[in-house]
Amino acid sequence: MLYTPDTIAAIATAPGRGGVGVIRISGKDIQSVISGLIARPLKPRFAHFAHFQALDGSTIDEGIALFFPNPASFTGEDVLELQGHGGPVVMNMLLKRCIELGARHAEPGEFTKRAFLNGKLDLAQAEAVADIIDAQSEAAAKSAIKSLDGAFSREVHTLVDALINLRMLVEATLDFPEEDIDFLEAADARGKLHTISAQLARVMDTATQGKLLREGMHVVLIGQPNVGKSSLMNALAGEDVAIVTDIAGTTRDTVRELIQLDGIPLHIIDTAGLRDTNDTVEKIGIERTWAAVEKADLALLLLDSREGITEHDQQILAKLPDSLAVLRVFNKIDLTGDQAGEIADDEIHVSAKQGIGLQELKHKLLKKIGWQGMNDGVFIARERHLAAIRVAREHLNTADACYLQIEILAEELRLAQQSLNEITGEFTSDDLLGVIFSRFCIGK
Ligand SMILES: Nc1nc2c(c(=O)[nH]1)N(C=O)[C@@H](CNc1ccc(C(=O)N[C@@H](CCC(=O)O)C(=O)O)cc1)CN2
Ligand SMILES: Nc1nc2c(ncn2[C@@H]2O[C@H](COP(=O)(O)OP(=O)(O)OP(=O)(O)O)[C@@H](O)[C@H]2O)c(=O)[nH]1
Ligand SMILES: [K+]
Repeated sequence: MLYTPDTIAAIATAPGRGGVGVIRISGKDIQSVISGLIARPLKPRFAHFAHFQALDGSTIDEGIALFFPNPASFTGEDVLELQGHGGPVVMNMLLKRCIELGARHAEPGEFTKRAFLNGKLDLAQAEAVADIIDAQSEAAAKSAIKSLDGAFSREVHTLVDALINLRMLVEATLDFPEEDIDFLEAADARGKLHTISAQLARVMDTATQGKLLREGMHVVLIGQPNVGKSSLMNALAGEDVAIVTDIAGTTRDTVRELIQLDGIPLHIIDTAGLRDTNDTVEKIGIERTWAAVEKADLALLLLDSREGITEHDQQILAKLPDSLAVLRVFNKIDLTGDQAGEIADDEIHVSAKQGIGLQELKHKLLKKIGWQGMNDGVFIARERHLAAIRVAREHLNTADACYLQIEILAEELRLAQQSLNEITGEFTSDDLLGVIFSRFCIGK
């Protein structure tokens, strides 16, 4: 059954001036919009040149009209598209006319939400639509297209199908008491469970890469005053975003910059140098440094190559959370003559000022955050998906541990399947749908 409570309209093209602007209308009252606006029937899926008419019969604009009868449309409902001249005033006049003819303003993501509710897209695909639009790099856009095309959803369905097969075996043992654990052994239920777990681990791996592409990482630059944090920030950003002087304590507040490395968005945060100080402003800056450290995925501890790791640096290291990955960056090698590049696993030599060793640093940074490099298999993913996979893995682990207790085994397998189904949205609360689609742009 089609989900068509009413008719929605929005400007689908970006706000502002453009060569052509598109208005999209979807829902049950498309015919009255067509007759009011165009005054003649439209052949389905055919480009018509038309005059778009105001209430008094005057022309608002001339353009192209496209009519997609349900169910063969983006939303699965009747859809009308108007391609007019892309000026904001004309577009708003056209939109107002559609509202006059019975449509209402669409909410953010409402077209895609309807496509989901009408079964045109599953939830992972609908999320991919937003991710294509929001992509900040070609790599992110490519993997979002892959998810829209169903690459992620197919992986999930393969896993769910295998789980359903296994559950049928297990539930047969529950339903027929004469079938027991020997029956499960004969059917290699445990082998099947392990195969599913291994496959799920691979999907987790790919989804983790997809989440990195979409959300990136927070990298914080820390260290004593004057070691070159701001210089490194500027070198990584490729422009002067942070102030560099030879005065210790120059950076007072955190400075943030978004850069792309190999398609991965990295949120780089330059911080106030860490030292004991009586300066009120600097003190607040140092508090902010520690707050940034709390939220970071990776810390680059900047060090002066001439000094090495000092006692003060040891104190900084000791204060870092255990869970935080740390890369020690020995800067200013132009003053020591040290060789650029990797020293040890978590140590590297650079000169921020001379731009030496930066390629090696970027490479190491990506490795440290777990980026394995772009390949054809990477589909876009988000934390919501990873959380669902994690829960499914926990249930499979419990299922394995409780293999001999068939009732628990059956229940854990059921819960694992339920969690995977949340990715594609087989069972999803209205609240979650609200959260997901409200983050879309209007007209999508
Ligand atoms: N003009 C226009 N361009 C657009 C969109 C749109 O809505 N309108 N899209 C919006 O995101 C994207 C394309 N996505 C679309 C997805 C499905 C259908 C569609 O009509 N599907 C029908 C028919 C399929 C077919 O003929 O093969 C269907 O699924 O039944 C249209 C656009 C990008 N470009
Ligand atoms: N020779 C040399 N000087 C550098 C290098 N990197 C930074 N410097 C100099 O060191 C001084 C301090 O650099 P900043 O980047 O401001 O250092 P910071 O760590 O941000 O300093 P605070 O703001 O005090 O925390 C400046 O004079 C820089 O030009 C380097 O690789 N080689
Ligand atoms: K400085």
